[in-house]
Amino acid sequence: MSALPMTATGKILKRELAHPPPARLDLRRRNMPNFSDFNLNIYLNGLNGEKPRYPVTCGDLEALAAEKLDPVLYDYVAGGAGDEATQRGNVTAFERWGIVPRMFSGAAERDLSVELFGRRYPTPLMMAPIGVVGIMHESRHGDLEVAKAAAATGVPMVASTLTQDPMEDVAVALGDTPGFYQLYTPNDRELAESFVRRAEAAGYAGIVVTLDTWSLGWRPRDLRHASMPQLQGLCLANYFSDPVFRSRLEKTPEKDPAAATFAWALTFGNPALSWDDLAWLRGLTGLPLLLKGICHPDDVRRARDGGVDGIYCSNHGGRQAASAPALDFLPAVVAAAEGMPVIFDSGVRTGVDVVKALALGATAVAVGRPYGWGITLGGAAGAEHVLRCLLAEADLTMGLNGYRSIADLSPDVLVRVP
Ligand SMILES: Cc1cc2nc3c(=O)[nH]c(=O)nc-3n(C[C@H](O)[C@H](O)[C@H](O)COP(=O)(O)O)c2cc1C
Ligand SMILES: O=C(O)C(=O)c1ccccc1
Repeated sequence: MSALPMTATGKILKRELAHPPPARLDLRRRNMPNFSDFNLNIYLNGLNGEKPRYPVTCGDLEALAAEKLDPVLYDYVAGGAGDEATQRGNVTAFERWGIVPRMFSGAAERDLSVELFGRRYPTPLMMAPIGVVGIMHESRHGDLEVAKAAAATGVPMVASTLTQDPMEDVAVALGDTPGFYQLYTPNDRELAESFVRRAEAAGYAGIVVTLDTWSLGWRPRDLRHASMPQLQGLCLANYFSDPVFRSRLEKTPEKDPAAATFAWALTFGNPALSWDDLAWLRGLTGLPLLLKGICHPDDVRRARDGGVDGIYCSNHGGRQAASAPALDFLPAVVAAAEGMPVIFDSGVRTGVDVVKALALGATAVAVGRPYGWGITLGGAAGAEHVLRCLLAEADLTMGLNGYRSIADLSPDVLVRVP
């Protein structure tokens, strides 16, 4: 690109440009792995007086979403367990690692694709299950918006058990991008079996069983508001549409939604679940089975011995039990997994965080709240923007530091920052 004239203050004035602004670049001309033109496009569009449609940092996204959301729902999403030290620690844990730059690496082309359960994905990102994302968009079909963002980017969605639209409709909106179905194991085994059968029939690529949420954590913000969205009958479409769930009710959910919601509250969690139940869960499906909420290497080994296909290392974004930052558990989890895929989430806010989690051994990295803010601000387009920002920053971080592919990353490319 030719040099642009600068003013004394460093600002480029449009009338001084040597050439008219070039036509808008097409971000997709090399398909999704072409992330790094994203910032260049923002600068080029700026020449035409255009600003990015949505904020480019998670902090700004959250602040803007907070203005748009009902304050009680905002608190539900933003908040966490106890004094929220765990969720703050999840984010700051990334600052205790630094990436070691390498020069003259010929990193012009980067490959951020990953392989997971026999499929290649264009990026190492995933969208973590968010049980209320359905109501975070004004349409009240936020789950379908997430699925559309997945379809547009190739970034898989992990669809929660707690969606506003039934899992079958979410699966259709995913298009060609594989989705994963997240199971909250109810205390009614036949209902759990029905959910898994439906997920298989709908074409999901794997089942993620979340183990850390058989009851809600101690969440002061929600307690202050005395509010839990699901008790208002929200995000229960998978239950209300399920033949087994419906067979347990005297009146249909359409006729008596309050009774159906109460039935949900009674069946939602199963505090008695133990490793003895893993054989049953494993036997439910031939799809890849992942356990979410695993942070201890012994639990990884038990999971592996029980025949699971992947580990999802997470502390639920600090919303459930108080714990150490999830990132601190990742190296030992990866070591114990002995090559089994490990998905990581909790506290990922930047593309740099994505690279650090990959260097610590994650196979793929999931993001939670940030894409939810994107859904609030712009539906599928908003979530797509968030994903593209994360990917552009991850790609640039790898390239500028001299790492060409995820295979180049390892704990050796990181240093501990005191
Ligand atoms: C509002 C909200 C709802 C969530 N609902 C679910 C859920 O239904 N199932 C689940 O396994 N995890 C759920 N999670 C946890 C996320 O999947 C993920 O572990 C967490 O958000 C990651 O942390 P982050 O938000 O810091 O990225 C939820 C998280 C949030 C913020
Ligand atoms: O809010 C959550 O994080 C969540 O996963 C959940 C679990 C049970 C009921 C409602 C939400």
